Amino acid sequence: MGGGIAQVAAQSGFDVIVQDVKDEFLSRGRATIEKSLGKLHEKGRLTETPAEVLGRIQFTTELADFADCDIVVEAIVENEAIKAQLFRQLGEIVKPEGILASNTSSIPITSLATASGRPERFIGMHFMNPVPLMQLVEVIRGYSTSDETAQKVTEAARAMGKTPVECNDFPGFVSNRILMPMLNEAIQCVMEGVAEPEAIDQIMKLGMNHPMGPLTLADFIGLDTCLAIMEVLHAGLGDDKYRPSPLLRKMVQAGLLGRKSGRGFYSY
Ligand SMILES: CC(=O)CC(=O)SCCNC(=O)CCNC(=O)[C@H](O)C(C)(C)COP(=O)(O)OP(=O)(O)OC[C@H]1O[C@@H](n2cnc3c(N)ncnc32)[C@H](O)[C@@H]1OP(=O)(O)O
Ligand SMILES: NC(=O)C1=CN([C@@H]2O[C@H](COP(=O)(O)OP(=O)(O)OC[C@H]3O[C@@H](n4cnc5c(N)ncnc54)[C@H](OP(=O)(O)O)[C@@H]3O)[C@@H](O)[C@H]2O)C=CC1
Repeated sequence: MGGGIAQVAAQSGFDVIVQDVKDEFLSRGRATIEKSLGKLHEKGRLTETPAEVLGRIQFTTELADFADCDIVVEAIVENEAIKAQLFRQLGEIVKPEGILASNTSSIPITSLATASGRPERFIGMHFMNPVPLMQLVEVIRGYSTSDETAQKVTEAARAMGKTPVECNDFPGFVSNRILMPMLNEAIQCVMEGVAEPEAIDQIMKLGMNHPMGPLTLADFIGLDTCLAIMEVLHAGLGDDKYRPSPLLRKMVQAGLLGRKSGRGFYSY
């Protein structure tokens, strides 16, 4: 997700800094961006060359390089404690007028905003996967997010060629409050032997005109991320209808994370 967000920002003319914890992860991210830019260029969907777009992206392992950024978008692992720790650091490092945004799928924006120490200039900026192809940015205001912050982030999303839509800070926001229980139910159907994964996906693709079946989509998102989102819905809304499927939990325990680990409901 981080690579996709960086790519789309650079394609739109922004100067971008990408930070990750190790050089090898940065190289992997850069290769993904290069591949995506190559495809878009082949199809005539880039006005510049991939090299020109890449030239606007600086890769670093140093958080301190964010000091002078106007907007920082976080896209690390879907874990509240790890994100809060990062935002405590960013709150110290980034210039006071800079906006901090999270691409979290479900974690309370208000809680991360408190950790950052600048809740007025904190917001959810939730891109969809795959970022270069998807239109939506879900913009989530925390309890103290200022109008000015919401306006600047909305403008930035538009400048990135996306359509921002605002919602309030409730578990899973709108997108994953509605999407994830459907994916979880598809996994429950596999566990109960209602149908084979291929049949479940075909039924939802052909019957509901979904571009991907729910199990293909869960593999694409990452089963660990799907489980983390279901846990937030279950804990935050307190209703057992959001209980993660035991099969989802077991697959994550087994290291079957979907496309990113090479195996989930399908092999890649
Ligand atoms: C979990 C969360 O918090 C929130 C989320 O993001 S939930 C997930 C939301 N996303 C979705 O639901 C995605 C559902 N899927 C889709 O909409 C579509 O399958 C899709 C947009 C991904 C692809 O659509 P499509 O055009 O019908 O499929 P497809 O023909 O396979 O792909 C089109 C092309 O785009 C390319 N493409 C895929 N990803 C790309 C990327 N990142 N960059 C550039 N090109 C890309 C494909 O390689 C393919 O190229 P070719 O035609 O040369 O093979
Ligand atoms: N997957 C999806 O479809 C979507 C995901 N999101 C959200 O975006 C965020 C990222 O998701 P996604 O890209 O799928 O996740 P991944 O697990 O694929 O990537 C997370 C990245 O964060 C890195 N990371 C892990 N811990 C730290 C840390 N302490 N400091 C800095 N970097 C760290 C990971 O490194 P390493 O390589 O070591 O794991 C990896 O590069 C999550 O909040 C997720 O919920 C939002 C929309 C869609």
